[in-house]
Amino acid sequence: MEQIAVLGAGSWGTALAMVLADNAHSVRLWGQRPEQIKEINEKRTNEKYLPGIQLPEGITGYSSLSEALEAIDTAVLAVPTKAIREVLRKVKQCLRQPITIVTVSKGIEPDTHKRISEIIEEEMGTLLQDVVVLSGPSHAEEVSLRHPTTVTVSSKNMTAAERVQDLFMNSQYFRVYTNPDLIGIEIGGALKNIIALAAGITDGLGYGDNAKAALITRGLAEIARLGCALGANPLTFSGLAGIGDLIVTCTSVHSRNWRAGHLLGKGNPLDEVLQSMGMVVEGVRTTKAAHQLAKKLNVKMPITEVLYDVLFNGKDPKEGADSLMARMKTNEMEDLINILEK
Ligand SMILES: NC(=O)C1=CN([C@@H]2O[C@H](COP(=O)(O)OP(=O)(O)OC[C@H]3O[C@@H](n4cnc5c(N)ncnc54)[C@H](OP(=O)(O)O)[C@@H]3O)[C@@H](O)[C@H]2O)C=CC1
Ligand SMILES: O=C(CO)COP(=O)(O)O
Repeated sequence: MEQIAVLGAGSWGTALAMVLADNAHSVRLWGQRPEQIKEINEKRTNEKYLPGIQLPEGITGYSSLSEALEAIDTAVLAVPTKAIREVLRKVKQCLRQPITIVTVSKGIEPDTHKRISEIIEEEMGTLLQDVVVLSGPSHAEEVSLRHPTTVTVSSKNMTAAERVQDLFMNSQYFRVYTNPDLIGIEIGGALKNIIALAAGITDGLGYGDNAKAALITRGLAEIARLGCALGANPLTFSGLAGIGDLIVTCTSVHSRNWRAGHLLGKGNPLDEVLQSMGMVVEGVRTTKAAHQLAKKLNVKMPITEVLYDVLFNGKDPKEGADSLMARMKTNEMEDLINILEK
């Protein structure tokens, strides 16, 4: 049994805290709002993020970050990507010893184009023992119901990844694999949110399963193109953090990215959609980063390009979908052949 801090008491941080508590670990769940922590400790609920769920006794809520981090070896970082640098700067001030950070957030930073593990390395410096990425098809709502779920962990140090695999592995409902392709795991998890937004839009426009299957398949092709240009192993995209997460996010009403896309497809403006969600929609920020990266690396990402115009340049979603269908004819396998020949 270990003492583990989970930083971020949103849907994913709370669901992962439940997995760790079910595995008999003692979990310190840190959140920035004292009234939410009071609810967690007194009512054993987190109604805003996981309505109707009873939290196990092994979770204790903390509103003091230094108390949550006192004498711990491992912290799970579960805040939206745009808050990561701010939270890590506070974490550093509280630490006296290097720790292992398990990152579960999905995104790429606009402008720097850094993956989350790279941001953590940069911010933490010598106070970082190891960084381990946990990713895969895993809606918090279903994990909190203890429905069967599979994820993958990766790290530059696979011994650290295996330790995190052991911490989270629960033979009843949470199965954890390892994969040494850190870049592929992070890129798959980040970019699937772009495609989920697009899938929500086509559903909002009233298109059917053919359009959805096309987006998932061609979305995977452009995720793999960018991932491979960044050094990922193409096989990773056929795994849990690739096609697995793409399927779960593009086809589930639990997905905030899909839901936001659905509202956009119905004609609602982006700012109103984001305000109405009440939870993070990572795909919007990641679309900006991927659009920049695709230009920089000269990688074709037609779905990302069109979504960028819909989100940031006022393009009509229906015109966006039409423009994807009107593209020049091409060979479906061209890019795969190029990748395999390299
Ligand atoms: N939900 C899911 O099913 C999954 C989510 N993820 C990823 O996990 C990450 C977190 O997502 P999720 O938990 O769903 O997001 P939510 O929107 O459900 O919760 C976000 C949490 O982060 C906190 N937070 C936001 N900004 C700050 C800040 N500046 N300082 C401290 N805390 C902050 C929020 O606090 P407050 O309530 O006070 O605003 C809240 O507790 C995302 O990158 C997401 O892509 C990955 C897999 C599954
Ligand atoms: O990453 C997720 C499932 O694996 C959650 O997706 P959303 O952020 O779209 O809800």
